[in-house]
Amino acid sequence: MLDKLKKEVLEANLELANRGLVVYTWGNVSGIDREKGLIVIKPSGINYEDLTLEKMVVVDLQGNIVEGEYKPSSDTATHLELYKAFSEIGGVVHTHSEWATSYAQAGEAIEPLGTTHADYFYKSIPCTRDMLSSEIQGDYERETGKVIVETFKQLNPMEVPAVLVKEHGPFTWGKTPYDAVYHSVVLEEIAKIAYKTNIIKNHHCKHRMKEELLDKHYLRKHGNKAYYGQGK
Ligand SMILES: O=C(CO)[C@@H](O)[C@H](O)COP(=O)(O)O
Repeated sequence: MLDKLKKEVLEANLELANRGLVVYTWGNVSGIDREKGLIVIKPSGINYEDLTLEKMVVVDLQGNIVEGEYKPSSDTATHLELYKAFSEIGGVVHTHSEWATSYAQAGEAIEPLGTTHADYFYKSIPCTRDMLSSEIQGDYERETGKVIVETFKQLNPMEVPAVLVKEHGPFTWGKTPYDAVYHSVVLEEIAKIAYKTNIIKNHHCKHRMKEELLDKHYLRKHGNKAYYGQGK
C-alpha cells in the first residue's frame, strides 16, 4: 500500500541527511495521499542510514498507525495539524538545522534582506509565539501544529512554506515531500546569509588595520612600489 509515496518519503528523508540538515535521528519528513487520507512518515528514533521502505510508517489523519512495525515520528501530530490546515501541501519536513534552529531558539523571524530570500519566501519567515504552559504540558506536538496554523492566519502557507517554532526548530512544507526538503535546504541557506548580513551591517567599517602595516606589507611584497608604479 502506498508504495510510490513510501519511496518518495524515504528518498526525501535521505536527501535531508545528504544535505547535512540533520544529525543522528533529528528531524523527519512525511508525505500525504489525500485521496486515501493517509500519511507516510519517518519512524521515530531510526538513523537515516538505516531507513528502508519497510520501516516507513503509515498513519491516518487521527494519527492511528495503519501500517508499519515502528513508532511514527514523535512529531507526527504536528505534521497532521499542518496537513489538515494547509490543503495544498503534500509534504512536511522538520529539522534542527543549525542556522534556522538558532533563529527559532532566539525567537526571531527571518526578515527578507535580499533576492535570495524573495525568490522562495514572500515576506518574513515567521517565528511562532511562546507556547502556553497548558500547551507545553498537554500534547506538545499537536499544540505546536495548532500554533503554527495560528501563526499563518494572515499568511499564505504556499507563499511562505516555512516557520520557525520558537525554542524548537524549523518546519517546512511543499507540494511534495521533496519540495518540502528543498524548502528546508533553502531556509537553512537564507538563515545563514541573514545572520551574516546582520553582522556585516552592525559591525562593518568599525574596524580597519593599521595603515602603516598595510603599507609595509603591500609595498614589501610588490617591490616597494604601488602597482600603478610597476609599469607592468
Ligand atoms: O524535535 C524533535 C526533538 O526535539 C524531534 O524532531 C527529533 O529530532 C526527532 O524525533 P523522531 O522523529 O525521531 O521521533
